[in-house]
Amino acid sequence: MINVIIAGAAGRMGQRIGYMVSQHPELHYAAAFEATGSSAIGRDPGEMGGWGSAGVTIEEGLEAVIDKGDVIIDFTFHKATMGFAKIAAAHKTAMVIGTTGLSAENLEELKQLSTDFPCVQAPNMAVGVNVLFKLAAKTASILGDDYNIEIVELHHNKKKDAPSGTALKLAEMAASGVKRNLAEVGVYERNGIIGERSVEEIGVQTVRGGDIVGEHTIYFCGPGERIEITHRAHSRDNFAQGAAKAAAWIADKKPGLYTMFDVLGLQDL
Ligand SMILES: NC(=O)c1ccc[n+]([C@@H]2O[C@H](COP(=O)([O-])OP(=O)(O)OC[C@H]3O[C@@H](n4cnc5c(N)ncnc54)[C@H](O)[C@@H]3O)[C@@H](O)[C@H]2O)c1
Ligand SMILES: O=C(O)C1=N[C@H](C(=O)O)CCC1
Repeated sequence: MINVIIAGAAGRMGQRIGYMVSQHPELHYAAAFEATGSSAIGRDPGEMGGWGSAGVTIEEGLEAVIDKGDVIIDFTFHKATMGFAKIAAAHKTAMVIGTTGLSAENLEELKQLSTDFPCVQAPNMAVGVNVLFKLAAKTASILGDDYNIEIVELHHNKKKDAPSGTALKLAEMAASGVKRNLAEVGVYERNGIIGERSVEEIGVQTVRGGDIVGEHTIYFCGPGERIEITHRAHSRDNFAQGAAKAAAWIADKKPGLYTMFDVLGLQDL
C-alpha cells in the first residue's frame, strides 16, 4: 500500500481527499496535519468529514508526520505549499499539489526543487477540466484570430485567489493554441472608457458568490456566431478523486515535475 499524508486535512478539499484516499485500493490514509493553532488538531479527520474513522488524528505541521508517508497531498495555501515542497524535496517524498495561487516564481522554484522529488502539480484534478484544457488549445488553433477568446469563472465566496488557477491555465492553453504569450495578452479587469477590444487580448473574468463549487466557461466569439464550452463541478469529489489518482500514480515515478496530463495520459492529445 502507498502511505498518504494529507496536508490541510480539515479543509474543504482535505476532507474529501481523505475520504477518496480511504476508498482507494492502492492507498492508505497514513497521516494528516493542519496549521499550527488549528482547532482540528487531535481530531479524527474521518469523523470530522462525517464518513467514519480515518484511523489517524490530525497532527501539527508537516515535520511531525513526514516520516509516516510515501506521498503528501497538498490542497492548502500557496505560502504553506512552498514550505512543504522544500521539506518533501529534502526527504525525497513524493508530492501532489492542488493548491492554486502559486506565482510564476513559485512554479520556477518548484521546478528546481523537483529535481530531488517526484511532484504532480495541477490547478484542477478533475478529468473533465483537463479535457477542457486540451479542447481550449485545439479550438483556439482552429478558429484563429477571427474569434475573440474570453473566459469566465465562478466560485464560492470563501475562495481566496482570483482568477482561479483553472481559469489561468485555460487562458494559457488557449493562448498557446493561437501562439500568443498570455503574459502579454491576458486582460483581468475592464472598467471605464477602455476603447475597442484588441484582437489579441484574452479576457479572464471572476465571479464569487454563495457555495458555487466551480464553473468555467471559455467563449470563442466570432462574426455571426460564438462557441461556449463550460465545465461545471457538481461537488468537490471529482477534484478529490483526481488527487487520489495522482497520488497512486506518482508514488513510483522518478524525480520531476508532472501534471494531470501525465497522470491521465492526455499529454499527446
Ligand atoms: N487542483 C484542484 O483540483 C483544486 C480543487 C479545489 C481546490 N483547489 C485549491 O486547493 C486549495 C484549498 O482549497 P479549499 O477550498 O480546500 O480551502 P480551505 O481553506 O477549506 O482548506 C485549506 C486548509 O489548509 C489548511 N492550511 C493552511 N495553511 C496550512 C499550513 N501551513 N499547514 C497545514 N495546513 C494548512 C487550512 O487550515 C485549511 O484547513 C486552494 O488553493 C484551492 O484553490 C484545487
Ligand atoms: O474551490 C476552489 O478554490 C477551487 N480552486 C481551483 C482553482 O482555483 O482553479 C479548482 C476549482 C475549485
